[in-house]
Amino acid sequence: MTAPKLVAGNWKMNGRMVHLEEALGIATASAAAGDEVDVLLCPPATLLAPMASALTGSNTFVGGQDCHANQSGAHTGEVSAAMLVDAGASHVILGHSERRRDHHEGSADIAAKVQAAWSEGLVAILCIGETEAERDAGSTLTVLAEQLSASLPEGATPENTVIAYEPVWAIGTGRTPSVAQITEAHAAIRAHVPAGIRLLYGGSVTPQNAAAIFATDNVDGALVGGASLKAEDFTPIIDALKNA
Ligand SMILES: O=C[C@H](O)COP(=O)(O)O
Repeated sequence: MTAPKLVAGNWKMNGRMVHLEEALGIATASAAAGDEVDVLLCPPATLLAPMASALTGSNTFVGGQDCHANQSGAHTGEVSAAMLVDAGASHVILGHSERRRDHHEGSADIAAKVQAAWSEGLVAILCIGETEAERDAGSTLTVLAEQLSASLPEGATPENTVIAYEPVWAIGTGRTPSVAQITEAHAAIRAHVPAGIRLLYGGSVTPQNAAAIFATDNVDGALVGGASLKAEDFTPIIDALKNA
């Protein structure tokens, strides 16, 4: 069976208890979208358990934004995959460019985190993408291939892995690649991963550009940042994916 399309909201370091109301609004849109679209919200770690609790009985998934490669130990401030599961998570974003930038995560670190996530039954959403300098240098496809080879361990399946293509220069900038550029990148990624793995596009997805992005070959959904924080913005993106 082909997996449903997936739209994931990465709240990054945004969201407090008061914002659970937005999650409930998003769950309403998810319910209306039915089985054709999986909807996932990845709030900050502090909000995971309360959000999972608030969304009990809905068809909206909840996920983490990162996990440690170890399941416990002397790692102050870190959260393990097992702890994410305890909090109600089913997915975890790994290798986001903001983690690579802020925490100096390399592909080997990320591969270990993917293994940790799999070992706890979490779906790993592995983020890859080129910087603007790499695109300007004409090395986008090489960078994507290298990141995939080094950060995606053997054993990836459509059940345990999602790949998110996020050009670093498109994140939070309001700039998006052309349809031709997304098509080229996603075709290259598709050729590198086991069949059936869902490929998300991420970077400045909005209600205005979502339909065109979702109509692109090999785009199975989106990883959305800013436009996932409010139900009024995320709902039309969910609807666009359902109608794609
Ligand atoms: O994880 C989400 C991406 O970094 C995209 O963020 P954005 O939609 O705010 O550009």
